[in-house]
Order: sequence, then structure tokens, then C-alpha cells
Amino acid sequence: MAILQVSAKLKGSIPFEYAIEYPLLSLLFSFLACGIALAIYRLFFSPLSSIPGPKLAAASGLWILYYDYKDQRTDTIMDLHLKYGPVVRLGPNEVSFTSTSAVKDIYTGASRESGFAKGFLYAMFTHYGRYNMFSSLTSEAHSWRRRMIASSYSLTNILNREAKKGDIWRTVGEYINYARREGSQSENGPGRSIDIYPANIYFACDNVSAHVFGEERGTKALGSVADNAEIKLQRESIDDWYVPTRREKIYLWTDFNSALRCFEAFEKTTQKIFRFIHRRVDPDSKYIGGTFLHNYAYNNMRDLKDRPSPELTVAKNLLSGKVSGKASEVFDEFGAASESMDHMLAGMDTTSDTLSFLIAMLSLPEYYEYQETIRSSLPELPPFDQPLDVAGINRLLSNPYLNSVIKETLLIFPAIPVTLPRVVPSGGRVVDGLWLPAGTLASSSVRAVNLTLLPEFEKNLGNIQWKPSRWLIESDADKDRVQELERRLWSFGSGGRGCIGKHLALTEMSLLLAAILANFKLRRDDDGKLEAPHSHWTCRRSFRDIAYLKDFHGFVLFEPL
Ligand code: HEM
Repeated sequence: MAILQVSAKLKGSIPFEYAIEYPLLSLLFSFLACGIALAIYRLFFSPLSSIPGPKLAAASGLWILYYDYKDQRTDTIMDLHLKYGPVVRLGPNEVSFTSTSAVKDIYTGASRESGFAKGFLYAMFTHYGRYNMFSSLTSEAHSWRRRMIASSYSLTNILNREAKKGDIWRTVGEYINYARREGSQSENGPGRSIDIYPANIYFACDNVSAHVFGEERGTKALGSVADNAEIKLQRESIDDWYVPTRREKIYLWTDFNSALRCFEAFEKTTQKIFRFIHRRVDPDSKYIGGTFLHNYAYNNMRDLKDRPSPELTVAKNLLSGKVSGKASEVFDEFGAASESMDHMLAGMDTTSDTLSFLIAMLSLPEYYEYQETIRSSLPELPPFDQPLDVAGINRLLSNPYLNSVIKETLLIFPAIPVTLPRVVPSGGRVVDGLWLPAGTLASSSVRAVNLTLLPEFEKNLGNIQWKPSRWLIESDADKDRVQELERRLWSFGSGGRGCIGKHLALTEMSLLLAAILANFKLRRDDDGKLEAPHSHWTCRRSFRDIAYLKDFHGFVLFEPL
């Protein structure tokens, strides 16, 4: 009855008549009115409305989406922090922080939580349709996975394993042979002109695969290709992994969760179909679909299950570990393969990028003298078929000059420079003194956190120098400053989700750098005469979303000493 009365009243009203006469126009008008009301709410009444930042960003998620689309998120966030300070609103529901206390609140948090849950972005990093440690979003899904393999990556294990088996040192020897054999002659001096980007990827891949699956099953991509079809295949497949489309525009996906869910379901289903067809044709087929690396990781895992190896590896832990009696907390064949595949990728991209930036910088004329300084600080090194002992590895890991170039590269060119998104848990939380409602995306960008540490940040953002000497302690006055830098350097993340492979990466990089400088002078050889056979530097705009060395093609002259 009441409805009839209201509709009779409305019938006579002018807006109602317009709505009947122009239904599409009025629908559009209603959307517009709702949009304006929403924008007004977000700008003036939302709990985040007092946080500084561009008004357009606060009003609509399209603002940051535009920069995501242009692969400029990291640079944009840097500019915003420069303009607005340590807290910036990036979207209606997203806030970026740079202070140490905020990083602690978000990423370390209460011990029960070990930081906030990860944002949906990470779900892109499943393999074979299975979650792994890196892609698990919540602490429940993550912590049992991490506990199962944490010991494999501890510093003690890395040192003892290396002193016993010498896998990394042998791979370093392979790199030195590669630098003497590959590339081309240069007009700029004796020695070979090496495209360092693939060389570093092969190095990182050979190391991480040997650590995960054992030396016998590890890739040997640095080996000589002559007459070795397997090595040729490995190299081609590793290069292929870096196709430009890989996870391109990844931040865009986070705004389209349902599309991402569809993508996951599609991946899972197509792989099931692939397997089904292959097993019909060949009952013993181990082909599972996906790239060479997907097959490599899965087949190694299956092989290790059938033929257990005495070697203590990450894969062995994955296959045998039981953390609790819960059936869900044990890896099945695909779960274990997904975990190992993820370690391969995490260990390849990051370590190789860091090495490439480092070698590229050190090969510039202004650092020739610094190369000499590092060289003269090095101890006598053993032949590559003879492992260094624990004391010998520790001497290199604590060499202040090697450390200075590694840390400076991690600081200025972090391999993962981007936003590491986290979600405020139910009930809301206080971050850096600000109350954030549940569901807010609260995060820090590694590059912004690192660079805001520097006194020159505010004055000279466009021209921050790679300056390894800032890590040297030459007087008492330097001590506190350097310790503070070390404490706050954030390139490996922090808290329960921080990098598990940090000690492996640092050991690989220190050993390699010592051997390179003991054998070669490094000179930039990118004079435009050599065409870069790849576009790797620009491909890396996906997850990294920044191509730091745009004008550098990656050629360095390795001049024998
Ligand atoms: C220079 C080298 C490296 C850098 C700069 C680096 C950086 C990072 C960062 C920033 C995170 C945290 C991501 C987040 O919180 O969202 C992370 C996590 C991770 N890293 Fe690394 N990483 C490096 C080398 C490695 C290596 C060699 C491995 C080998 C296995 C590895 C495996 C992982 C894994 C599995 C995680 C996820 C940990 C978890 O969720 O518990 N990383 N890394």
C-alpha cells in the first residue's frame, strides 16, 4: 500500500518523468552521482582522509592504476615520498610508508602474526596451480612451509655445506672459464667482451639449482656449449624464461582479483589436460606442461622421490619433512615442485640482477681505483676444485671492501625495488601512530625505504651516486653512521617473510667477486659497436617495474691480469 502511495507521488515528479523518458541518460547520471558521492567520502570522511597524498589518488584507484600500467609505480612512489614525507596515500585504500617504525609494524608485527598477511599480488607466484612459501598469503599457510626448510638456508648450513662440497666455488671457477672463453674480442683492450647479464643469470641458476636439488641434478648453464646439447638447451630455456611478457603489469592484476582467480583456474586446468593427454600417448611421460624450468623442477622432484639421494638438500627436506600431524601441512609432489621452482626463480632473478648492477658500476672508469683497492685486500685464493674452509669463506664474507660494493648495490639498485603489499588484519591496526582500518593495503617500497636513508635523498633524488665508500669505517665517527645504514638496509625485506636466501646470495656474490677481481680488470665495453643480442634490461620492467640502466647494454671487458 505504502509503495503504491510513494510511486503515485513520484509519478507526478519531474525527475521521475525524465527517468522514464531517458532511461540510459538517467542511469549514467545515477552512476556519476554515486561516483561523486564515493569520491567525496574518500576525500573527506574515510579514516584515511587525513593522510597526505595527491587528491586524485585518494578519490580514485584509477590514479595509481595508471602508473602501474605505465610501469612507473616505483618511481612515482619515490616522488610522492619526496613531496609528502614518510606516509603517502596511494589510493582510496592504499598507503605507503618509509619509516623504520612503520616497516616494523607492518612486516614484523606481533610475534603471533609475524607481520600482516600478504596482498593478493603474491598469488601470481603459484606454480603447477599450487601455492608455495612466497605466494602463501596468510601466516597459517606460510609458517609450516618456512619451518620445514629454514635450516637449509641458515648461514651455518651454507658455510658448512660449501666448506665440505665446494659447489659454489666450483661454479665460480666455471664463471671465470666462461669469461675467458665466451663473448667476443674487443677493440678496447685484451680479453673478452662479455654480456654480463646472461652470464650472471647462468651463475645464479647453477648455484640455486644445486642448492635445491643437489650438485648432480643442478643446471650447468655456465659450462661449455661446444658439443653439449644439454647445456645449450638449458641456456636457451633460461633465456626464454625472461621473455618480456612474464608477469608484465603485475600490479594491475592486484586490482582485478577475480581475473587473477580465473587465470589461476585456467593454469590449473590446462596443465591437467596437458598431463592427461601426454600420459595417454606415453604412460611414462613426465611432461607436465609449462616451460622447460617447470618440467625440470617437477621431474627432479619426482626423480628424487623415486631415487632418494644421500645429499642433504632443500628438495630432500621438502619431500621428507613433517611439521605436524595435519595432512594439509605436508607437501605433495606438486606442492614440493612448486616450492623448489619458486626458489629457483627467486634465487636467479635477484642474485643475477644484483651482480649485473654491481659489475656494471665497478667497470666504470671512476671505479678503476676502487677495483685495485678491493684486489689488494684479497687473501690468497685456492684453486676452484679445492673448497675454501669455513674460516676462508668467512674472511671473504667479512672483507670490508667486498662488502662495501655489495651493500652499496643492494642499497641503490635493490633487485626487488617495488612495493611489498600487505593487508591490515581484521579489527584494524596502528601503523606509525596512524590507525588503519582492516583491509587497507599498507606497504613499503624497498627502493623508497632504502633511499630515504640517505642524507642526499631530499636534495638530489635524480642523481644519487653509487658510492661504496659510504660503507667503510675509517674513523670512530663513521661507526654509528655505518651501523645505522646496515640496520636499516631493506633490500632483503624483514620479519617472518623476509628473504630466506639472503646468506646463499651473499656467499655466492662475495666468492664470485673475489675471484673475478683476482683474475681480471673490469672495463665498461659498451661503446655502441656491439649490438646487444637481448633486451633483458628492459624486460625486467615486470615485477621490478624499473629499468635502472636503460642506456647500458651490458657488455663488460674482462681484461686478464
Ligand atoms: C640479492 C639477492 C636477493 C634479494 C635482493 C632478495 C630479496 C628478497 C625480498 C625483498 C624478499 C621479501 C619479499 C616480500 O616480503 O614480499 C625475499 C623473499 C624471498 N626470497 Fe629472496 N632475495 C635474494 C636472493 C634469494 C635467493 C638466492 C633465494 C633462494 C632460494 C631467495 C628466496 C626467497 C624466498 C623463497 C622468499 C620468500 C620468503 C617467505 O615468504 O618466507 N632469495 N627476497
